[in-house]
Amino acid sequence: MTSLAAPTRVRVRAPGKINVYLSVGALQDDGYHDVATAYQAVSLYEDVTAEPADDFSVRFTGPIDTSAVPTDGSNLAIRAARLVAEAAGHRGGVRLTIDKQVPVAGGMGGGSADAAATLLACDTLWGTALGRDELLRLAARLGADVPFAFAGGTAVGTGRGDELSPALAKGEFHWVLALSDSGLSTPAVYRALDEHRERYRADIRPAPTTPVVEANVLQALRAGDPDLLADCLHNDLQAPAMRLQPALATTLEVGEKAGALAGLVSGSGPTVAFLVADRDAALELQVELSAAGLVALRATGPVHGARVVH
Ligand SMILES: C[C@](O)(CO)[C@H](O)COP(=O)(O)OP(=O)(O)OC[C@H]1O[C@@H](n2ccc(N)nc2=O)[C@H](O)[C@@H]1O
Ligand SMILES: Nc1ncnc2c1ncn2[C@@H]1O[C@H](COP(=O)(O)OP(=O)(O)OP(=O)(O)O)[C@@H](O)[C@H]1O
Repeated sequence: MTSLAAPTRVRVRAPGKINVYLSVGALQDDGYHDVATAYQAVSLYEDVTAEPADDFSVRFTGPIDTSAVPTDGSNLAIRAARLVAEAAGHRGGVRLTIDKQVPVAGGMGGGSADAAATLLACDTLWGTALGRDELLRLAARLGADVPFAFAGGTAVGTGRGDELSPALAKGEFHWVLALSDSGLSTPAVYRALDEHRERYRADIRPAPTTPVVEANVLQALRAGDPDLLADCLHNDLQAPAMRLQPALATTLEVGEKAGALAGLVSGSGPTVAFLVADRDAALELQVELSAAGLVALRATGPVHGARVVH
């Protein structure tokens, strides 16, 4: 016999991401930059558990230090839960528990994954059945990266990064991620890029009028070929992130000398993502980076987006 009783707890998993290509255009009137990015969801996950409650609360579990993350109404997961309640006319709150694997303020979209997972968890817990399109619309209201954390896989993001079109990808890419002791603020990194472009106007490439993801990036993803992808990894935020955290230059050098096909700063940084040929190469690089005193994790991509975990 099937039970129609509402669930008493729902667990949803959503992934972190790497921007394998990020071109940043001009600052718009709304304070956002026009971008074109190729996202890849990777196997570092946020697991969000939602349970019925009278009000809205969030707590974190797991090994990652979350002391700098707010747990009040400004937390992205609480904002996501409130949006679902408002959109669906649901009364009552939710108790959220987030098991965190994605580094905080690391440029890998951890907060965005929390928000994406919470949208689906609350929709499922409350039986509000808002549907994928509506949840994606709510996701875009929460942040530029949130729709991709919801969708997962491989996709091109334009506009703020929230207008997604799926990209074909074959096989599995292997990454080693070098973490940093301190985070970087996303708006500060975008600001540093603008300041640099303004100051060195005569010497550097100006902001593209219409940013695009280059065809060779899409081709490398479609071919599932790490050598091809290594040749075209690019991130316009890498230089400003490195100016704000000069030690990133050493991290990139150590990884590339230790055999990575290529390395790049992920999103607004400071996590550095190294692309390697296969699982064995990933293990070897992880050992080498650890020996050099860096904290290194392995991940593969692409992986699925937000999903209920049974
Ligand atoms: C760096 C990336 O992670 C690359 O995917 C994203 O562009 C940032 O995405 P996010 O963290 O979800 O960003 P949001 O929370 O929406 O925005 C935070 C701040 O980042 C800056 N921002 C973000 C996205 C964008 N296209 N242009 C921007 O200038 C803005 O100052 C904005 O106020
Ligand atoms: N649920 C949340 N998890 C993590 N950070 C959150 C959350 N809610 C709010 N924040 C705040 O958002 C900021 C960005 O955190 P996050 O870990 O998402 O950074 P990020 O991975 O660099 O983001 P992105 O790559 O999307 O720019 C932090 O300063 C943090 O305090």
